[in-house]
Amino acid sequence: MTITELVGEIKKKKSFLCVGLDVDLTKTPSHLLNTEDPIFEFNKQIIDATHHLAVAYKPNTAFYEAYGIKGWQSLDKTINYINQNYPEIFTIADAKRGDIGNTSTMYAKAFFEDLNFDSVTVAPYMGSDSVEPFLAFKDKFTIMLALTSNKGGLDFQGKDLINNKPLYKEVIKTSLTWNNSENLMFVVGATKAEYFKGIREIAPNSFLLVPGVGAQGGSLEGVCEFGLNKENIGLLINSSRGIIYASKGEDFANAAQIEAQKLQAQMAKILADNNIA
Ligand SMILES: O=c1ccn([C@@H]2O[C@H](COP(=O)(O)O)[C@@H](O)[C@H]2O)c(=O)[nH]1
Repeated sequence: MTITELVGEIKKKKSFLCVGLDVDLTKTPSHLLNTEDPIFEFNKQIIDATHHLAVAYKPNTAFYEAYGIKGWQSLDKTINYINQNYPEIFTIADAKRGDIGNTSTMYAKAFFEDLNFDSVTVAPYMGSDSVEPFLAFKDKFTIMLALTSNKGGLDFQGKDLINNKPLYKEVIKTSLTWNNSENLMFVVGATKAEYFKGIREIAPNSFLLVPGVGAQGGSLEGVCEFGLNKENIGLLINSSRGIIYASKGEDFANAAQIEAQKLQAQMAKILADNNIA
């Protein structure tokens, strides 16, 4: 997928919502547990109920790896289901990878070629040669952790460096000089809304994946105040638990649709207020 296609989809749906597919079988409806693949069945129903309200899905691979080979098969079925039925949707493997160059290339092949995700999250800690192998893939996106939503996100990311700039700013500024940096996006937590102004000063046009709305209490409006880019929107706002676990009953997909609809309606208003869509 290209950025132009993603922006077109956002404007068409009046939504920059990303639904997180973090399947925990202790939280899913019990009637699904008797099906052949409860994780896939859960995802399939959530996707069918929300695809018109969302522009992206983000399975966090931890929730699949935790179930061993069966979990990985469920992830494979889920991404195939999205790609076959809703190819206009942007897909994110939230895997937070990154290693020495030849290993990163294998991670990139796993997510971009074998699983055919549009994007994968990576950690910046090992530097340029650990991230550039991901960036080399055409029309695939590397979403680098910049300022994460958790409290400890400030332990290192928020520390000032020698030139008095916090680490997360240096990560963003430096990575934008790397090869194929047009394929970079950044993770910035919704719980850190007050930081978006400064981030937009150094990355005005980059897409930001923003987790932390919903269960973590981040504010959509707070993020959009400075995070929204009038040209390309530049935001994908993720909610996982707040949408997919809205009900534990047989009505779970309908309840998820209602929660997704609430966020989509707020996004449509924000876009209209900013004369964007
Ligand atoms: O800074 C970060 C980076 C990633 N995440 C992930 O996003 C979702 C959030 O789930 P909720 O249920 O909406 O809280 C989850 O997969 C996290 O691992 C994040 O929260 N913050």
